[in-house]
This record gives sequence, structure tokens and C-alpha cells, in this order.
Amino acid sequence: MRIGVYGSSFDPITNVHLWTASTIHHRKKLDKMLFLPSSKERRDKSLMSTDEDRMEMVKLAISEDPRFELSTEEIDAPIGEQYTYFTMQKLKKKFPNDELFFVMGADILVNIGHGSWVQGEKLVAENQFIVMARDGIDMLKTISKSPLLRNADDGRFHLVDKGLAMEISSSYIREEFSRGGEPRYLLPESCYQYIMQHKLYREYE
Ligand SMILES: Nc1ncnc2c1ncn2[C@@H]1O[C@H](COP(=O)(O)OP(=O)(O)OP(=O)(O)O)[C@@H](O)[C@H]1O
Ligand SMILES: O=C(O)c1ccc[n+]([C@@H]2O[C@H](COP(=O)([O-])O)[C@@H](O)[C@H]2O)c1
Repeated sequence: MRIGVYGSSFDPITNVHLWTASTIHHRKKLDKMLFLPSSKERRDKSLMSTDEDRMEMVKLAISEDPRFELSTEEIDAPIGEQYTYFTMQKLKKKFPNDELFFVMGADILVNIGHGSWVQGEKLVAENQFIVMARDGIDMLKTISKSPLLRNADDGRFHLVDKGLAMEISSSYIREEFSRGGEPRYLLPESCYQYIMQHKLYREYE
């Protein structure tokens, strides 16, 4: 099987996460897409809702699509191991006969190329990546400019231009909830209702 691993804080999950996952699943002929919410323990970003709430919203969002599955690998990871390198190692052990691809936007490729990720060099050397165009970032240039990326570029970066530069960010949605905006329809209705019911993102700055 060809399995995509779509990592994100999903704080909250948006319609663009779902649409990009669906497009990548189709274009790259994947059999399955794992939605991998980050753990609140990650040190590089502070998350605005609990692991349980973000996980619950992912479950609601993907419940009716058999191509999509939740992975709790990172949320269940011991402290210090909630980073992509360790997660991919564990997932490869879990799916020893399958081909795994870490799915990400071009902004993430830039970050990895800068060398700021935990075990970034090993992560790149040992995995395959599906990279989606974003924000006018030149993906080929991003690879050629970074020694870390270009020296591993043996076909492991599968670049996709989705065809539409659709931008809905989780932070925009959080801002709208906290500042009296109306983000309905930027995310699945079930997640919108969950956020209203649980009064999430009321105090987001
Ligand atoms: N519109 C998009 N086009 C391409 N990739 C995207 C898009 N939105 C998100 N991604 C990718 O999805 C992954 C998860 O992104 P993330 O959840 O941080 O997005 P976000 O909505 O921008 O969140 P936040 O606003 O909290 O930073 C990343 O790899 C990111 O590059
Ligand atoms: O492993 C790392 O060092 C690392 C650093 C930053 C981000 N990531 C992963 O990249 C994915 C998208 O992250 P983000 O910041 O867009 O939510 C998510 O799966 C994170 O765990 C991973």
C-alpha cells in the first residue's frame, strides 16, 4: 500500500486540510491518508486547544471518508519523541510492507531545508515526501538552495502543484472565533459546531 502521512497541529482542521489530502490521495495514487495531529508537548509551537479536542475534531471531519484515518502516534508518544523523525520511524515499523510518504506544504520544505527540525538530516535521508506548492514558493529552488535537501534529492521529493492556491489557515479560523467573526464553511460543519459547543478559541490572541 501507498500511505500518506499528513502531519499538522489541526488547531482546528480546515476544509483546505481535507481538500489537499483528497487531491494528494488522488494525484499520487495513495491507498490511505493518515491524519497525524501534533502533540501539545511539541516545543516549537504552542497549540491553542487540547490534544483531545483536536483529535476529536479530526475524527468528526474524516468520519465519512474511508480513504482517511486518524493516527494518534504523536499524541501517544513519550515526551521528547513527538517529532516527525521519530514518528516516521514508528510508522514504518507499524507498516513494514507499505510505502510511506510524509505530506507537507512547501513552507515546511523551506523550514526543513534551513536545518531547524529534530534529526532533520536523517529524516530527509530516510523518508519520502510529497510536497504541495504554497504561497508562490519555488520548490525546486528551495531544494537546490539547501545542501541538506539537494544532496538527498534522488527522487524522494514528490512535488505537486495542486492547481488552486486555496488558502484557509487554522490561525485565521481561530482569530475569527475569538474576535466575533464568522468562519462557518471554512471548516466542516461538525467541527464548527464542536468549537461552538465547547467554547474553543474564545481567548486566542
Ligand atoms: N493551502 C495550503 N496549501 C498547501 N499546503 C498547506 C495549505 N494549508 C496547509 N498546508 C500544509 O499542511 C500542513 C499543516 O499545516 P498547518 O496546520 O500548520 O496549516 P495552517 O492552517 O497554516 O495552520 P496555522 O495557521 O495554525 O499555522 C503543513 O505541511 C502545511 O504546509
Ligand atoms: O520534527 C520536527 O522537528 C518538526 C518541526 C516542525 C513541524 N513538524 C511537523 O510538521 C507538521 C506540520 O507542522 P505545523 O507547524 O504546520 O503544524 C507537523 O506534523 C509537525 O509535527 C516537525
